[in-house]
Amino acid sequence: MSQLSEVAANPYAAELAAAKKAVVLAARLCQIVQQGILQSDVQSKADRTPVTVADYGSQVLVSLVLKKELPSHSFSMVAEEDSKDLRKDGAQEVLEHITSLVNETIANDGSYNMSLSKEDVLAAIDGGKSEGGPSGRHWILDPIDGTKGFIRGDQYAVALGLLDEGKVVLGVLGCPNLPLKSTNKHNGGYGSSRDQVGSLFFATIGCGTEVEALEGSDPQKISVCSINNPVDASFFESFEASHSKRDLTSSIAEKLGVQAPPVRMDSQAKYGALARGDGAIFLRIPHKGYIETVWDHVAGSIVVTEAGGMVKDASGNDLDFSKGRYLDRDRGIIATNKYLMPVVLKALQEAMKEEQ
Ligand SMILES: Nc1ncnc2c1ncn2[C@@H]1O[C@H](COP(=O)(O)O)[C@@H](OP(=O)(O)O)[C@H]1O
Ligand SMILES: [Mg+2]
Ligand SMILES: [Mg+2]
Ligand SMILES: [Mg+2]
Repeated sequence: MSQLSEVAANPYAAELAAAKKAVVLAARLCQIVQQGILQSDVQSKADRTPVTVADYGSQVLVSLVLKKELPSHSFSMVAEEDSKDLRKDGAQEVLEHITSLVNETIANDGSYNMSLSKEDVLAAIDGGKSEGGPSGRHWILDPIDGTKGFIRGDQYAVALGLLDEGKVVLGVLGCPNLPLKSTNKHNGGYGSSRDQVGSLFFATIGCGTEVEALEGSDPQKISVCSINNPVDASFFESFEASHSKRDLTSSIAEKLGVQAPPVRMDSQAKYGALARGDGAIFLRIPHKGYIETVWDHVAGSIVVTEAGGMVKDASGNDLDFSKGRYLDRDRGIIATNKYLMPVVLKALQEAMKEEQ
């Protein structure tokens, strides 16, 4: 296909190319930090969730690449991290570490001839302060989703999406620790890369979902599984028990007759794995009072819907990402295929009623 016809087929082709480049570069920084993680590289935010030098470094690189690759676009980004803690007394050393990590990653890549100062790093982090909303275009970034998994040495994802007039139009999920090979026969066996680790999922509205090696390979179209009997289904849930109510997910699994034990995995890697049929259902039911943020679901949700799946809240409504930094939704998120959605939704609603 010529470049011109590719652009005609995908109206967000330029944004997709920039987003993929941003996520790949950010993931490289994360991989280096995960390989040599030290306790001192982990800080605690005011909400007591962890944040690492890699969360900040990833956010800086994504912000930088998007601006460099799309210079004529107006830039608005809703991202998880801010610079507040890095501007405090005593944070100089951490800020210096982030700055050198970012500069080393840029230099090793070779695409940009530049070096950032500490002030540039703080400003790039604060490029993610947008409130998002229903009008215009907004990038939505989780620089490391699954920070707890990242620190443990498990799964995590760099998750970047684009909202256009309140709708998700593009999503890229970089999952450095997720094998490229699907466990589902239909989507498995990507060329010669059988044991390769590191998957890059990407989707644009109306164009389907593809995956390629994080290090680069031919992209492959993927689709969710076609299981229609819940007895044959397996489901994903958070590795962290505090992130999703296990009593409810196990009661739903029981109602559905699901035989397989839950697959527990950190981050939106779950959405990617679901999109290629590694499992059939993803359930996320936070404890009362927890409000979901948009960056935890934007990229993952389009990766699943463009692979033929569905993502709904506990009332059966689509997720509404147009309300700002938080997800305005009923408790609970279900991602699955179109055959299983009605039965899973019914079981979830029954389980929630019984809980009251
Ligand atoms: N008590 C809680 N309940 C539900 N989600 C929570 C939570 N505390 C943190 N989270 C969110 O859960 C995300 C990780 O999801 P998962 O459990 O699927 O790995 C975290 O993303 P970050 O790691 O980006 O902060 C964070 O936003
Ligand atoms: Mg966090
Ligand atoms: Mg997150
Ligand atoms: Mg995060």
